[in-house]
Amino acid sequence: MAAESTTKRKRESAKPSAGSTSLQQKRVKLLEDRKHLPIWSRQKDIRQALRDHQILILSGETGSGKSTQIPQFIYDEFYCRKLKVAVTQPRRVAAISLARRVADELGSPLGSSSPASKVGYSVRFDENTSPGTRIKFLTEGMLLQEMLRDAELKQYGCIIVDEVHERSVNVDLLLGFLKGLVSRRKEMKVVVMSATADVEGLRRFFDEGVVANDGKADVLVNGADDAWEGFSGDDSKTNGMPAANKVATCHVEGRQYPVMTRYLDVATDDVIEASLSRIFQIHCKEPMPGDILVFMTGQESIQSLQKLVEEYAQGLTVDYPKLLVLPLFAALPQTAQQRIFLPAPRNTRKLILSTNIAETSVTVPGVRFVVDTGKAKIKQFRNKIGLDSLLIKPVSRSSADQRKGRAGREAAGQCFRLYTEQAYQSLEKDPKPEILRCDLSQAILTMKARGVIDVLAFPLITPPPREALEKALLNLYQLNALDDHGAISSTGRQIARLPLTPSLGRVIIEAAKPSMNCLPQVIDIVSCLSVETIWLPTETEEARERATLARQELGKRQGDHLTLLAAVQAYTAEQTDRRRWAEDHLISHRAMQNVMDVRKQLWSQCLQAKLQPAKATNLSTSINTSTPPDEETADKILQCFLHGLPNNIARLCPDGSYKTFVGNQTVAIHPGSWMFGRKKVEGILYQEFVFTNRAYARNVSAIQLGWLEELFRVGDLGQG
Ligand SMILES: Nc1ncnc2c1ncn2[C@@H]1O[C@H](COP(=O)(O)OP(=O)(O)OP(=O)(O)O)[C@@H](O)[C@H]1O
Repeated sequence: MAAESTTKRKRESAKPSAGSTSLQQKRVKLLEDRKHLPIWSRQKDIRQALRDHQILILSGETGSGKSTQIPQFIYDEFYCRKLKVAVTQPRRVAAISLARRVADELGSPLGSSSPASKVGYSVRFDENTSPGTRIKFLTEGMLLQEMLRDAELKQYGCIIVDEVHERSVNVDLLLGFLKGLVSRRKEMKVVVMSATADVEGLRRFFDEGVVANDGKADVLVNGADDAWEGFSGDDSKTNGMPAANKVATCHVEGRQYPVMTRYLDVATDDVIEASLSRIFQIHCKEPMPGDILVFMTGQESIQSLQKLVEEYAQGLTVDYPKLLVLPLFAALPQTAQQRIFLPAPRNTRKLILSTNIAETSVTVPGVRFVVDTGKAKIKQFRNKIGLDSLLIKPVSRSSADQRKGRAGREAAGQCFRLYTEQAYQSLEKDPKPEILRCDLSQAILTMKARGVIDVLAFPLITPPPREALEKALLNLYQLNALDDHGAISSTGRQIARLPLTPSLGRVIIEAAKPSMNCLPQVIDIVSCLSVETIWLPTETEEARERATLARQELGKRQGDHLTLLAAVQAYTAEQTDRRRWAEDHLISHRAMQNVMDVRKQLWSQCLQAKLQPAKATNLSTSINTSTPPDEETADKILQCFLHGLPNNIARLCPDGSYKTFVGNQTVAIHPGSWMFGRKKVEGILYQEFVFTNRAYARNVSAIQLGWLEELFRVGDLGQG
C-alpha cells in the first residue's frame, strides 16, 4: 500500500531517534499481524472500489479488520491528498483506543504528541490531533460539531461511518448530511460499515433520489449486484452513469479466531448471581492467560458486582491467580476507562465489568472470555409524558453478536450467554433506531444549526413519527432556540455550539445573562450533571446513615442542584488531600476529577462563545465560586434551570404526591435525592425522570410556583 512506500519510509527514518526506532519496530511487528486479518487480502479490491465509486457500504465479521485497516488502506489515495480521513465511532472509548492502535500500526506518534503524528482523535472535551494528522477518529457528535464550522467538511477526503448498525440519532443525521454532501463534493468518498449493516437498506437510502450529472433523477445500478468480485473496473453495469456516482457494496468473509458460544439451560432472573458464579467458574478452571469481559446494564449493577467479586476473591487460596476488577462505564473519567487496555500484572487475570460501551469496535487486549447478561439500559422517550426514561431491556441479536465478537480477537475465545438459546433466537434482530425512541430536540437543533430549513424533508433512513418531531419543535420553541417561524434563533445557535443537551445549553445561556449573573455556579452544577453521579452508592441501611451524616454539611434545603454546587465548592476549596475529602464524604473521587475536567472545558467554551463578562478570562480567578451563593443568587440559579427544563416540573397535590405539569403523572422523589424524605415543597424541578418499578424524579430541587408566572407565559405549560 502507498502508506508503506519505500520513499516514505526512507523519509520517515531519515534521522532515527530512540523513540522513532521503537515506533518503527512496533510497526514492523504489527504488520505481520495485520497480514493475517481477513480484510488484508481484500485491500486492492477495496481501494479500487473507492476509486471507481463514491460510496462504499462494507460489512464484515467482528474482528475482520474494518475499523483499523480501512483508514490505512485509503489515506494515501488521490482523493485524500492533503486531506484527512475521518472515522466516526459511537463512543469515545472506541475512538481513542482505535486511534492508539492505528498509530502503532503506522509507526506514528499519537495526536498532539508530535507535529508529525499521522493519527489523532477528537472526542467530547478532548481534541488530540496534530497539524500532520491524516487519520482522525472521532465520535459522531464531534463530526456533527465540526459541521457547524465547516458544513462541507472540506478538510476530509473520505468520511468513514463505522458501527452504522447501532443507528444512533447522530449516525442517522450524519448519513443524511453525507447524502447531500456527496452530491455537492463529487471527489469526496464515504464508507459506511459494520459487522451487521443493513446493506440493502443503506444502498437504497443512498441511491434514492440521487441526481445524475444531467440533472435527471436516476436509479443507480449497483456494480456489486451479483458479487463483489464482479464489479472491480466493470463499467458494463453502470447504465452510462459516471462511475464515481455509484454505491458499491462489499462483504468481507471470515473472522480471525473462533468463539465458542454457551447458553444457560434454564433462564435466570438474577443476573448478578449468575455473572458471579460464571466469573469464578472461568477464573478457577480456565488456564491463564485469559481475561474476562462481562456486559452488565449500568454503573449501579457494575459496582454491586465489583463489590461481590472482590469479597469472594479474598477467600481464594494463593493457588489461584489474582483478579483485577476494572469497571467500565460512560461516566468514568477517560484515564480510568483507558486502564482496561493495559496488560494485567503477572499472575493476575483482568476482569472488566462494562456497560455496552465496550460492545462495538474495541479490542481489549487479553480478553478470551465474554460473559453477556443480555441486557442493557436503553433510552426510551415516552411521548405521552414528553420525557426520556432509561429502561433495562433485552439487547438485540446483533448487539449480542457484537458482544461475543469482543472475544476471539487475539486467540480463540468463549462467550457465555446468561440466557437460553431460545431466548437468543427470540431477540429482535437489530436495535430499534434511536431516532424512533428518543427526544428529538437535539437532533432538530443539530439540523437547524447546520442550515436545514425544512426538517420534515431532511433525508433520514427511518423517518420518526410526525408527532415526535412536532413535540421536539415545540420544546425548542419553549427554550427560545427557535423563533416564531421555526427558524433557529441566536439563542439556538449559541446552544448548538455547546457540547450539551439543548436543555442544559439553555441553562448556561440563561446563567450568562447579566440579570442572572451566575454562570460559574451553573457551570459547576452542569458539570456534575454531565457525569453520571458523584455520590458513591449506598446500598445498606448502615451505608445510607453514614452518607447522610457525612454529606450533612453539603446538603442544601433547596435540593440537589445547590447540593451539587456545595460539593464542587468544597472539593475545589480542599487544598491538601482531595481524595481523602472525597472518601470522607462518600463521593467518588474519580467522578469529581471528571467534573473538574468538564468544568474546565465548559468554561473555556463559554469564553470562546463570549458568554461571560469580558474581564473574566482567567480560569482560576473567574471560576472561583467558593463562596456559597446568597439566597437571591440561589433562587437565580434554580430559575436558570427552570428555563432549560420547562417540562420537568411537578407540583404538590393535596394527597401529598407530586404531579407533573405535563402529562399529570405522579412522580416520586428518587431515594438518591437530597430531598428524599424531607419536608414537602409546593413545586419541584427535576433533571431526569426514571422509570423503574415506579416513576422517579432524579436531581430534584424546590421551586416556588410564583416563579413560573414570571418566567413563562403560564399557557405554554401543559396543564394537567
Ligand atoms: N488495541 C488492540 N490490541 C490488540 N489487538 C488489536 C487491537 N486493536 C485491534 N486489534 C487486532 O486487530 C483486529 C481487527 O480489529 P478491528 O477493530 O479493525 O476489527 P473490526 O472488523 O472493525 O471489528 P468490529 O466490527 O468488532 O469493530 C482485532 O481482531 C485484533 O486482532
